[in-house]
Amino acid sequence: MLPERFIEMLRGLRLGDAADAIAGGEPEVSVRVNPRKAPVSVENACGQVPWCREGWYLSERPSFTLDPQWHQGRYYVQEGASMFHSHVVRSVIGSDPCPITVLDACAAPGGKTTAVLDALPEGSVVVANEYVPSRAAVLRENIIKWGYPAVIVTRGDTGQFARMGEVFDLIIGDVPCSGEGMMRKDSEAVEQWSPGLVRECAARQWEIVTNLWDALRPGGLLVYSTCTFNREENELTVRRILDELGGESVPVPVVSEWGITPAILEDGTEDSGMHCYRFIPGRTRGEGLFVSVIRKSGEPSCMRAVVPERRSKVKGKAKGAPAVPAEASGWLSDPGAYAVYSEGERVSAFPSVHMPLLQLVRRHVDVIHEGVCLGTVKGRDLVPSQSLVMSHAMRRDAFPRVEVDRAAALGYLRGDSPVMPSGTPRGFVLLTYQGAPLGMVKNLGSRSNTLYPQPWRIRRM
Ligand SMILES: C[S@@+](CC[C@H](N)C(=O)[O-])C[C@H]1O[C@@H](n2cnc3c(N)ncnc32)[C@H](O)[C@@H]1O
Repeated sequence: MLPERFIEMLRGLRLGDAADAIAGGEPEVSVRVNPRKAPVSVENACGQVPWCREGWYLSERPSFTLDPQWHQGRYYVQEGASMFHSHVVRSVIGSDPCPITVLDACAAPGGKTTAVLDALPEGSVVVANEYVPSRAAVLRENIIKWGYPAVIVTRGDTGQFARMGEVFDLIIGDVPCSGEGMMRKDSEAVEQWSPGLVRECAARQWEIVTNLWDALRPGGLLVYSTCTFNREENELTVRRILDELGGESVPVPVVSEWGITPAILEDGTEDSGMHCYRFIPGRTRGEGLFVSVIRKSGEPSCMRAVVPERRSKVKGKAKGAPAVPAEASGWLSDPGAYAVYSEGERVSAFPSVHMPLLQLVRRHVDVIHEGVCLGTVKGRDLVPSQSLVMSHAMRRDAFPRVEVDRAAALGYLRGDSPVMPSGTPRGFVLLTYQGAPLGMVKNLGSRSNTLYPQPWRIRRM
């Protein structure tokens, strides 16, 4: 049962017809495939998500946990409306192949970040931030599995980004909201809803937006989004950005068959002065979503890599830093493009051209992952990490490979250490499933030791 005052609000927006769809009906299941990883065989695929070339609706929900492809980061489970961000980013960036610097400010669990990553020009760099620590850990895992090396994952408050100055060409502000659009998926959203919650959320959103505005470069773009329907958290916030911060509303091309609803005025009529895109269940295939793109005034031609192109000396050769094991760079397909450095036992790689950005981010906010963790020094070994296995940056023939079937892959994902076929060299071996990297073992001959991270394992019932 939806709250009466909520239904009243929907009627005021002339969205009364959507109340039934919002209250009930089965949400659709959909996945977005990773275009940089091995092709996916998606079971039950029954049609493409119209606004996302990588998105597929499924006729029924399979057990994703029991599909090794999901653990390999070859697809992401995401509801259809949220995939609109990939279309938005592709549209507003246009055909300019110039790399850009992106902040996804409220990023966990990583749905929008991974969608946006696939829409960016080659060479772009993304900072994915999350405020809630437990959610930041999930974000880190999903980013590592997606495999794009030019990503920094941070745990912090948007105020910390404001203090960095005007650094980002594009900021995704998928802000915390009252979650009205998630009501049919999440009964808590119904229980927690009240007009007071809407006011509280709108106040917090304004604080986040003003912080993000300070971090946006002149001419840069803010993609503001919520998964709620009321105007306070949507049109009224965008109106304030335009009026008080001096932004310019940017149109996104859409197709009428998608069923997207434009900006709504207080009396329920359409607002033609603002470009807003509302996904309303029953009208559009997906859950509730509101998106609007706002440009900060200034010269848009400065949508260029933020970092001055000077040679960075940050390699791990800083005074007192441990030496980098010789084999580390050899595990990368293009070692010349990376700074490779040691911090304690950890050996990492990050695109050299973006090292000054990493340094700047580190001065302001807690970095919990960057680039590729190549491995950890243990005794005489550099033990390759799962971050390397998942990364597009790993050299294809860096390790001997052993292909496993689905049963063995699931056993490995549960923590088993498979016995290697005879003739497999001793030492580190990469297990593959359907030809794509799954994880590492250390082959000792008569047995092997799994290197699959404990927290990522499928729990045994
Ligand atoms: C709508 S969710 C983000 C969903 C994510 N963009 C995705 O597509 O997977 C909003 C996120 O903002 C985080 N958050 C909460 N308070 C915040 C704050 N004060 N500043 C920034 N983010 C906050 C929440 O923990 C939540 O993960």
